[in-house]
Amino acid sequence: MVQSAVLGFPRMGRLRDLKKATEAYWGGKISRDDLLAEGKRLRAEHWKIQQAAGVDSIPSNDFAFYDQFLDHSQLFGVIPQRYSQHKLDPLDEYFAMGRGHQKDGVDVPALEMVKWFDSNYHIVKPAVQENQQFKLNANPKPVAEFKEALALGIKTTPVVVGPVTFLALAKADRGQNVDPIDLLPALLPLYVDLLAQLKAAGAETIQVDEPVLVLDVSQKVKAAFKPAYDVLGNLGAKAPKITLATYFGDIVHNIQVLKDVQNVDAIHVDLVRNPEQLDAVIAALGPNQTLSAGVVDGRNIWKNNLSASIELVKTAISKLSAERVRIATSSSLLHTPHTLESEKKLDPEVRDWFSFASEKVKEVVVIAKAVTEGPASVAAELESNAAAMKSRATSTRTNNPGVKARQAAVTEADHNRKSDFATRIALQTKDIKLPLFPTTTIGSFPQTQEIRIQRNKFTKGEITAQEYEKFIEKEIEHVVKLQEDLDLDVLVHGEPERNDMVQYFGERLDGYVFTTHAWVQSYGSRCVRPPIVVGDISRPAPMTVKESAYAVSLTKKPMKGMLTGPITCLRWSFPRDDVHQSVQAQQLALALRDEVIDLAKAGVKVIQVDEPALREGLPLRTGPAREAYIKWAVNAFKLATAGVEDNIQIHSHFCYSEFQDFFHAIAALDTDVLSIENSKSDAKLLKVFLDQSFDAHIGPGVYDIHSPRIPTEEEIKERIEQMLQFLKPEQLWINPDCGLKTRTEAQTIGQLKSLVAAAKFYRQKYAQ
Ligand SMILES: Nc1nc2c(c(=O)[nH]1)N[C@@H](CNc1ccc(C(=O)N[C@@H](CCC(=O)N[C@@H](CCC(=O)N[C@@H](CCC(=O)O)C(=O)O)C(=O)O)C(=O)O)cc1)CN2
Ligand code: MET
Ligand SMILES: [Zn+2]
Repeated sequence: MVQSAVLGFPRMGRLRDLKKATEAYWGGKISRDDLLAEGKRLRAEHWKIQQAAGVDSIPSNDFAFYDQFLDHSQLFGVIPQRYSQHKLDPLDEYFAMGRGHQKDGVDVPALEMVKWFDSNYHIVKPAVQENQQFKLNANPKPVAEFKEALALGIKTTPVVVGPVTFLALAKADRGQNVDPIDLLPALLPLYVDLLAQLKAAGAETIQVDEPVLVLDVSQKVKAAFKPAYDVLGNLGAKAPKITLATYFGDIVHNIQVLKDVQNVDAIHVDLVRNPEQLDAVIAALGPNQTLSAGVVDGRNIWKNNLSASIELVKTAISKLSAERVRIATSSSLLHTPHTLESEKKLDPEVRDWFSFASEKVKEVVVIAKAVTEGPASVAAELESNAAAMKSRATSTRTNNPGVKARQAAVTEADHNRKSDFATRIALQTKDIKLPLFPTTTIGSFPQTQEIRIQRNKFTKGEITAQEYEKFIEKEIEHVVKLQEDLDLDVLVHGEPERNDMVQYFGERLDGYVFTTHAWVQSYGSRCVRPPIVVGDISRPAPMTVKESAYAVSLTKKPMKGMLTGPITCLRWSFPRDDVHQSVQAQQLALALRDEVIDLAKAGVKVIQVDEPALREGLPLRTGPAREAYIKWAVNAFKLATAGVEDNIQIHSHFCYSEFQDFFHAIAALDTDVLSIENSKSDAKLLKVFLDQSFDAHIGPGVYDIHSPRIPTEEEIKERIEQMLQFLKPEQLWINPDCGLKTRTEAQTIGQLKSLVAAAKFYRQKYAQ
């Protein structure tokens, strides 16, 4: 029998149960034991879904209360002293590292959070010391969760992050000078111990995730695989069998590494992204190694094309034999929503095209059965799947001739502003009077419980559109007044009407459908509900003009309009897989171009078009694919923003700090002002702006908005001082890292007070 495997299951639960429990614990509403019990209940539920589907290899330790990397930091004792010194309960120490802690005299910021490859999930970066002492937790979580499943009669496959990936994605803690990968010899014995404990508990196989193999890793990281797996792959009867898992790309450029790890039992590869790697991977497998074929997409919601997957798997079987092939999801299903069953409002036509986590686990089993027992054994499943494929391919929903005609008419000139930056900024400065070191925020203000309740009532029809509109107007008035009181310079309307910066636009564009429960974890307890692109995209009516125009009417200060850029709309949606992403991006760009023009007509002189996902879309490896992406992605942004006169100030925002290898793309956007996340990174990174004589204005974030912690004025001044080493004073804006929607109002006021005071201090200093 060909085996089936799932690499990981979403943790949040059907109704985001984990989010609710975690936030209740943080808010002091439930106890630690309540939270632990809820985690246990969810794990059991998720194992049982997979068991009922007939999955052979069901993952454990894929659960985490905040993040799986943070789990591993705690598992190995990678806990900087600023956290450990307080002797908090381990669960609180864990959350302190994830989100900061400011309570009972303890005041410690969070660790840095970074994007997980090219997804919208974030990991907490391990921070190691020069003299790092690793120590395996006394009750290792992977062992505890394996035993927990076993007690339910389910023998799972524990999932752990591999030692090379863990260290390759770690960083030296601030002030420390160490290359984490050099610590491998010290870390390896902990893995040996962990594997032995798993074996003793009864684990037969484990999944060791080494996804860095899809990246262009340094020679040193590459060379770390052999010594690591010479140890872990040769423990014989003392350890479970290892499946080394890679995903989100191909590993052909690291094929030598594959040859170096022929002592592990199985290799998992992502055949959804890179089916073409199959031959090279098969050729590099050792004579007894199994191929785990990732054919069910862990990153999207489209139904699997079963007959295509079966063909691909048959090719592998013909070369390796059925015993040496396993059918699997391409990656963990963490990036997909829990179940399609919760979607009661979807049009049945499109509903039939989708598959979420609970449905994907069944697809894996059907494919395994089809190649073991023959297609007749799953005839009904194959037939309905073929019908769904056909329905989607021939649906009239996917094709809009008007959109296609407009795309065909786009010219090169449509992508460019009328004049260069110097000319524009001179005009803008005359129009929009601003002090030195202007202060602003990134757009959203706290999304309070009250806002969510009113929106929910409106969605359910319990209040009228008019009542909801009035409520939103009151919210806008409130945040405008708040910003005037704080004496900020460029104001925002606060985005109270938006459930999310992408979903909101998806709901207002033709070509999209959206869901009621299809939540996906983004970081910690935070989830997003990506809208789904099913057809050609167009804008039936203005999307943001009413709220922005209202905000303009409330104040004499400049008011920023706020839009989400084409690439971010695309990447944080579930995109179509039947049309190239560049085509979808251009359709979004044209819709947004009309919106930018309409905002300017309504008297909005500063317009911010957020592109936080621009960097994330960059192909993971250097090469021609990267350059091609940058070209179409930059063009989409320019097409969206270049339709207005020179006096309109275009801002953009990026909340990531890895812009070294991406600088030319950011510069090519030709924005007037850009804000970037920076507060948790080394200010030295800003040097690239100096080196490349970047003239446009720039606001590197001065504090971390993910944390409830309130920075002092002094801290922010220090940050500004560092920034001024790399940026010209007349170029520098003062703003937070990102929007404030996840904070409370009290935190926001405290944080912005420090920010404004620090900016005023420098304004005065430079006026002398
Ligand atoms: N799409 C996206 N990706 C992103 C970001 C982003 O802002 N958007 N930011 C970066 C960091 N990620 C973040 C992701 C999510 C949130 C966030 O706050 N999410 C909210 C959900 C936002 C939302 O869509 N809310 C809806 C639904 C609210 C809700 O909970 N509704 C209840 C019913 C109402 C009730 O009784 O409370 C339900 O559906 O069960 C709304 O406001 O209308 C959350 O997890 O709490 C913040 C940052 C990177 N990626
Ligand atoms: N304008 C958006 C906000 O302030 C930008 C967020 S970027 C993730 O929330
Ligand atoms: Zn942001």
